[in-house]
Amino acid sequence: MFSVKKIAESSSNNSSVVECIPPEYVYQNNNSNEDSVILDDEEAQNTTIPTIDFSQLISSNPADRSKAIQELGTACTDWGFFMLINHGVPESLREEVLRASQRFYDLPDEDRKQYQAGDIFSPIKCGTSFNVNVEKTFLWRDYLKCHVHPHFHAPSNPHGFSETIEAYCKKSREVIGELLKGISISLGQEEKYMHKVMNYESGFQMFVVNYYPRCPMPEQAMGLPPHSDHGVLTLLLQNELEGLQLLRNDTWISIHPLPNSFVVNTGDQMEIFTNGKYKSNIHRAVVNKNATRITIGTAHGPPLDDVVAPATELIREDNPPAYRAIKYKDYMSLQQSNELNKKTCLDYIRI
Ligand SMILES: O=C(O)CCC(=O)C(=O)O
Ligand SMILES: [Fe+2]
Repeated sequence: MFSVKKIAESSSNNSSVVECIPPEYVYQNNNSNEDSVILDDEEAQNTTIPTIDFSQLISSNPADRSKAIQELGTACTDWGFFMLINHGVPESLREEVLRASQRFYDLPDEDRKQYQAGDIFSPIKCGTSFNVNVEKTFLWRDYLKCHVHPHFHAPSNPHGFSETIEAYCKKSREVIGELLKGISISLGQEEKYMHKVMNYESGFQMFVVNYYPRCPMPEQAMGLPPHSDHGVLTLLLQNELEGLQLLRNDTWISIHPLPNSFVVNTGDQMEIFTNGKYKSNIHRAVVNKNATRITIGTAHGPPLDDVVAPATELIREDNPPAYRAIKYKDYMSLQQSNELNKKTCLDYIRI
């Protein structure tokens, strides 16, 4: 079993067949927060993640900048999620990345299969679900993961794919670089603090395509089960279809992205560095009946061989280290070697 796309296409090609999903895709709720309520549309209108205006964050007007930094700090403390607007990444580039990703999935299976790898640290890895070696039920999701920094890797096929991805990853790195400056100041530190603490210049960056084909029984299947992200910050680009939900006070909240916006979230390494001040929030991706949903994540973290621990400047006598130090690479292995629908991996290293 290499792709759920194939399964989705075989069921939709023959309309006389009752559309259903194979039993191994029926998602079992073995996680208590799966039973949580989902806010209906009316309530959801009033519950939404904060919006951060990137142009204000890099403004030369000190008052505007400082207001945006304060909002950024509050978003990271209260939500661990925010919508980013006026980010300066051209809409044409965002559209091109989504189109290129669709073209990658339009390739014959054989062309993509060469990137099917067993090793979680393969620089290019294509597959389905999360980790089929440990899963009993499968997710309605195919993926492509490429290591793009400090060394850039991407499939050479389809034509132009690699160039588009490289341009996009460079841009997303710039945006994250500026967000890290704002975050440093919001933590009461100097602008380049986070860059230094996490060794950003030689840090690890991963490009991820999540491909969720249309699903005939969306309530029965799951795109990505509840999880937190392993890195410091994730920048998420989505096509026009919704599906991302985050857990807040035992309630799943659907995120309705603003046009031309990114969703940004703080990951586990951020929670460790800040000793729990900026939380890595649990989220999931549900699937839909109507069309393929594509999301593009870029995950930004320290170098894979760096040991991550609560930063000295952010611990105090009344706030002692709450997490054990761990090599980023080992943390990633820990997350990848388990089924995803479990508690956050942070629970393994909490003191
Ligand atoms: O596809 C989405 O909406 C969420 C993706 C995600 O959470 C991830 O790639 O870690
Ligand atoms: Fe995620």
